[in-house]
Amino acid sequence: MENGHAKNRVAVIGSGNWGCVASRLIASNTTKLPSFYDEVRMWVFEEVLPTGKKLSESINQANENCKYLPCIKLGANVIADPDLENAVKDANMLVFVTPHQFVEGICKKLVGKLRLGAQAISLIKGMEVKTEGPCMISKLITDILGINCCVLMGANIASEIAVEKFSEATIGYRKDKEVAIRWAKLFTMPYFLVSIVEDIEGVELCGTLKNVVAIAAGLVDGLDMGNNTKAAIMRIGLREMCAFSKLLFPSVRDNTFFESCGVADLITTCLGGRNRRVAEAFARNGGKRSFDELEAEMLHGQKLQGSTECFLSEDVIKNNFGLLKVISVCN
Ligand SMILES: NC(=O)C1=CN([C@@H]2O[C@H](COP(=O)(O)OP(=O)(O)OC[C@H]3O[C@@H](n4cnc5c(N)ncnc54)[C@H](O)[C@@H]3O)[C@@H](O)[C@H]2O)C=CC1
Ligand SMILES: O=C(CO)COP(=O)(O)O
Repeated sequence: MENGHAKNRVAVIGSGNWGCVASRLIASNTTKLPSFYDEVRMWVFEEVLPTGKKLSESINQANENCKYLPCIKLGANVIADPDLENAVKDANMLVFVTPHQFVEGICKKLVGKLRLGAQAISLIKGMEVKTEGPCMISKLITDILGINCCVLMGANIASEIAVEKFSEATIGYRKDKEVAIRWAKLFTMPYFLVSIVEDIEGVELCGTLKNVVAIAAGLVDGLDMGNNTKAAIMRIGLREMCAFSKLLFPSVRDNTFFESCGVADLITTCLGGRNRRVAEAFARNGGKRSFDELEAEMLHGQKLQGSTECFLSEDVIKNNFGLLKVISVCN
């Protein structure tokens, strides 16, 4: 490990749109940083492509993911691996980047399979809504696997970072600043600037809750309500994100909402995110086509981020969060 003598080895768990771009960023850095092994193993949820070829084989042959990130080379040191256990077994730095719906199942498969002292970071924007209340994904990872987990969130539309357009990101950590710095080194590029903030809940809640606001922004677009209304939705949404975060975790800091993970991610997602796009289509169809149907038709295997939980959350509605209430009524 960096603070000992052995080198760090990274595995990425997930190979969707952001999973591939994150692997590409990391792989570029591991070849330059002496404290890391070059190879980045990327776990692939195996799928069979229309050609009959397996997705993992196709990625390794072409060095690109033709389904989730076509036309972008990942780096020769990225190895796609459909075997979850094998992908992680030698790694001491684990990057979780799957849609949130799959994390719990993945973690359960990894119990007892990780290297001693492994560290994790979650790039996943979402939460598990259980009957006993919401559970942040980083906590889920820590609870199931018994490992420390930081988070990385920000205004990070993956397709833009893939072509090296400038972005910023925020790492949220709890107590261990050295670990956060090591993660930041692994992701930072001249076109991808990473800051660290000791407010893991705040950072993760920003990345999660902005997805709800993006649905509202999409509904506004679909109803042709105009830019002023959309700006109002974003402003009110930000205020509600802040209030809701503090209700869940009073320790959440106001300043976190001014980092990339806060207002910047809210803006980019309300302008260019998938939730916005599908919600717009939902409204244009007068609510006659379900989110599930539109997701399957419009996202080609990508997943909507949090529509089900938001629409169903009675607690949220009872707590009188106006914007979230509006969305649930629209549904
Ligand atoms: N795409 C983006 O621009 C950004 C995404 N994120 C977040 O990153 C996380 C991952 O998103 P993406 O990489 O975009 O994924 P994605 O939505 O592009 O892809 C879906 C992925 O899920 C996999 N999958 C399908 N069924 C599965 C199953 N049963 N078990 C496990 N995996 C399965 C697919 O193979 C594919 O890799 C999400 O939380 C998202 O909010 C964060 C920042 C930017
Ligand atoms: O998280 C995001 C940008 O930061 C949202 O991107 P998508 O909605 O396309 O996944």
